[in-house]
Amino acid sequence: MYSEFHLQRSASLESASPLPNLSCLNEQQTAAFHLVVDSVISPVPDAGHFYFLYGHGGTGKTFLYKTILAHLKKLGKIVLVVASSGIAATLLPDASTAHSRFKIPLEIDQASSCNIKKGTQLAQLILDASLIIWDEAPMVHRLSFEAVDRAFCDIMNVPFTGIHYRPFGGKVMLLGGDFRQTLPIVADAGREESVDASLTCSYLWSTCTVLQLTENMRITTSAGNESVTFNGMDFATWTLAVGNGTVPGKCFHQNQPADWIEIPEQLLISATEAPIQTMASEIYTDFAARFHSAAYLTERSIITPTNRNVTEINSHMLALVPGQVRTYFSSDTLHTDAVDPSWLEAEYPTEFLNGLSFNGCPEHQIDLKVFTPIMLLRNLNPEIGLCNGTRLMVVYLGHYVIKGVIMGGTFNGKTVAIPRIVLNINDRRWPFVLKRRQFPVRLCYAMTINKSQGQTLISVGVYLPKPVFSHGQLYVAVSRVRSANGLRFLIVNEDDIPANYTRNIVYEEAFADLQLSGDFDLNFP
Ligand SMILES: Nc1ncnc2c1ncn2[C@@H]1O[C@H](COP(=O)(O)OP(=O)(O)OP(=O)(O)O)[C@@H](O)[C@H]1O
Repeated sequence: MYSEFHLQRSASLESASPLPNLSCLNEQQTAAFHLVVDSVISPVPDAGHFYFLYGHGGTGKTFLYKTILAHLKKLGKIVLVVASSGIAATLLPDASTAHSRFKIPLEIDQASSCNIKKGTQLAQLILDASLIIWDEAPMVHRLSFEAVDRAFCDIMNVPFTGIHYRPFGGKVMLLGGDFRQTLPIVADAGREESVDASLTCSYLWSTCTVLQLTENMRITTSAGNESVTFNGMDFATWTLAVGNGTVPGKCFHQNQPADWIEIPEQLLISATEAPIQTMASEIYTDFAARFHSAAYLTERSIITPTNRNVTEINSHMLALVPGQVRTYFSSDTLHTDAVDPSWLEAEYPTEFLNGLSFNGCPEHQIDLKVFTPIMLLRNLNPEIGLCNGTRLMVVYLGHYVIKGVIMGGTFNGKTVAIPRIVLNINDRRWPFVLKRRQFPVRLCYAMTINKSQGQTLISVGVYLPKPVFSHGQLYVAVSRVRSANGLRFLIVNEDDIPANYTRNIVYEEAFADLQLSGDFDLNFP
């Protein structure tokens, strides 16, 4: 914490780099830039300064955060940068995950606050910060923002209720993201609970000013899209229509929503008897010659809704890589508060524990080769780019450490070592806490759609042996690329549903009324 504290301060005083070039910002980015920067430089006393940067995938939110950050650091201001996911944090300079930075409790309720004591270095850092940037905010449960609000009011000595209340204690906050993309994950939640978990359903939302970006910079900054049209829509318009749920859908089963949309022919790979092999050779072209190139691996991925399919694709790709497999087995033990745990140990022997799989946790058995891409599954050290979601190419497989070269983000190309760690896995299904000692990694030729959120890739294969299962997933999938040329779908449908149709689940109420809140002029005259 001490070094982190000093890092933030020294980073804020860097003076080697010039002020960022504001002329490259588009009109909406420029307007948002000035509003936020003016709030930092001349804050209105006793007012709230809570902004939400809202724009669909590729509209340049991350680009704008970086510009604001560079500008304020040049002026000697302290800016704390966080993101809701580890992978989003790796895309921004000096960022960490919001949960680790603000000590947000994992078990959270309406009255929770963060574990930040007044008078500590962290409390002082928050007091001294001129701006907090929080990317991919829609992925976090609204109760987490409310806990941060409570903690900041306390640190800044601002009453949490009444006329003197100011959101986040009056700190200038720039949250951002896209409510068309995935919403907070709530176990066993239906549509209503998922939407209710969203920041837009918090009391905080009515205090925020929405800054909207609408121009797709990911697609317009690249060539190769001009000739591609789908039902009269260009690629950028089509991807946004997917996000908005306005691509006309069909119903294939009685009493089910008409949310099966047709995927344009130009994007489709025909389903074959060997769909994984077909998808793999389409996305990992020329693999035999390029399997060891970090640049080649960085720019492509196969994305799919479930971990099960991710594992199948990864195993297929691993077999294509020359060289010896190195296998790492975890050591698994169970822990319980029970006075006599012996019956539990008898009921759940080690072999049973070894067979358990959990979302976001490494498997008991991990097979790797040198030159394979892996994804980190825990925040090991955000200061050197080791976040949950960081991708690396393996360069050394040792007994005690694995070494890898970071692929993408602000630490691209850096070689780092990953140790084995003990993961405490507390799953409601089991009457014990599983302690698994293992390298916190998995192969990542393929990843889940949720893990791909925030990444810009050149070549993406969307593998759908089953349709997506929650809001925004199809939109996240189609909006990862710079051009239609880089996107391919392989769909396998049961029940005679044609393989050019897939589900597009969109909870319109999650973003329909956003423009009604805040008093910012969204038209930027
Ligand atoms: N003003 C700009 N000038 C040039 N390139 C830009 C500009 N704004 C954004 N870009 C580029 O467009 C691409 C998409 O931008 P960015 O990643 O910031 O979008 P985003 O809104 O954060 O996307 P997502 O929601 O998918 O994470 C990036 O390659 C970025 O460098």
